[in-house]
Amino acid sequence: MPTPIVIVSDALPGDAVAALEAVCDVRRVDGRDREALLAALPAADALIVRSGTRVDAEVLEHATRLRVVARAGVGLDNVDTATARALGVTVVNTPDANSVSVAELTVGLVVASVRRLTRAARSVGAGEWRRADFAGSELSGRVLGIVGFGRVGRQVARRLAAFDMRVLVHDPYADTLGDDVHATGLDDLLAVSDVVTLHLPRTPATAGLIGARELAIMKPTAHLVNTARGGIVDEDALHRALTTGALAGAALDVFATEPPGASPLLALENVVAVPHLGASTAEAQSRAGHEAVRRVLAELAPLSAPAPTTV
Ligand SMILES: NC(=O)c1ccc[n+]([C@@H]2O[C@H](COP(=O)([O-])OP(=O)(O)OC[C@H]3O[C@@H](n4cnc5c(N)ncnc54)[C@H](O)[C@@H]3O)[C@@H](O)[C@H]2O)c1
Ligand SMILES: O=C(O)CC[C@@H](O)C(=O)O
Repeated sequence: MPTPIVIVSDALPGDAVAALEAVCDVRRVDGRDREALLAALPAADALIVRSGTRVDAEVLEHATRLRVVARAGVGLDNVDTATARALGVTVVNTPDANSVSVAELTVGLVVASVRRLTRAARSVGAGEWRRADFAGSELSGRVLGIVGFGRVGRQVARRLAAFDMRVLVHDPYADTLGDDVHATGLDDLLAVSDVVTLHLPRTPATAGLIGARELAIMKPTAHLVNTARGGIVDEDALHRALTTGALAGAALDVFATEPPGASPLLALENVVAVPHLGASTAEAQSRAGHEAVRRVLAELAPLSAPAPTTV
């Protein structure tokens, strides 16, 4: 019986790959090297990716033996799930693996934005001591608006409630909310929140959800945090809001295009930008890697099971 071939095209923890290597022929390819990826795919029974590999129709059509694509992480916006379905390829992800890590980064970005931490740190690094220039505001007693109340949004609510923030939520699909969390429409949330944080998927329906109109509704003293996906926020409109005093600050883990190149947002004093680090903890990567491997092996099991005996 042939050993299943698994392509790993983004970084996975070594022990998760070792577990896979014990039973599969594992081939590592750089998912950003399109040519190498397309060349490796015809032999593949499974493909494991993070966010760095674009699994579009061309990729799926090259992978004529493919049974499963595993996304070690949550967002499936880099996988063409409709084409996969049409070709009979199963798509799996690891939805619980990184929620805590993303929530913790979100708290860090909220604090960094309202207390101007990155600007202050850069200034001290440059030999300055400008205490008066970096006054911020407390979170206690302020309103936190969470857009998208799934796994990450709920973890963020718990953590920022402990800062004594009042938590508002907008999520048209969430059925239970919990104590001390109040549901509201998007415009109402934007109008009253001191910090708005996004925790919804990027889909055709949510692309550009936070545009010029929505930013204009926000308080000029408010901060916007995005650890969900680039493209949910209109970056040109955000740049205008931040440079005209319509919005106090933004903290961004994700960008419409990654890496964001020479995005003018990166040069702004009132922007805290990090390179898609939400899931980049040892714990989240270990959970996501092992869960992705477990799910791939479950999908491939029929390939390596002994042939049924006939009587
Ligand atoms: N920065 C990172 O590294 C990182 C890591 C994990 C997840 N993410 C992103 O965060 C997103 C959220 O992750 P999650 O695990 O909480 O997902 P989830 O599926 O548990 O929750 C998403 C929530 O968004 C809600 N939603 C959908 N459309 C909405 C809309 N138009 N308005 C308001 N709410 C809406 C859904 O009802 C759901 O409750 C993911 O889709 C992913 O893109 C980023
Ligand atoms: O691959 C990553 O580290 C990012 C993962 C994250 O964006 C996700 O959707 O799970």
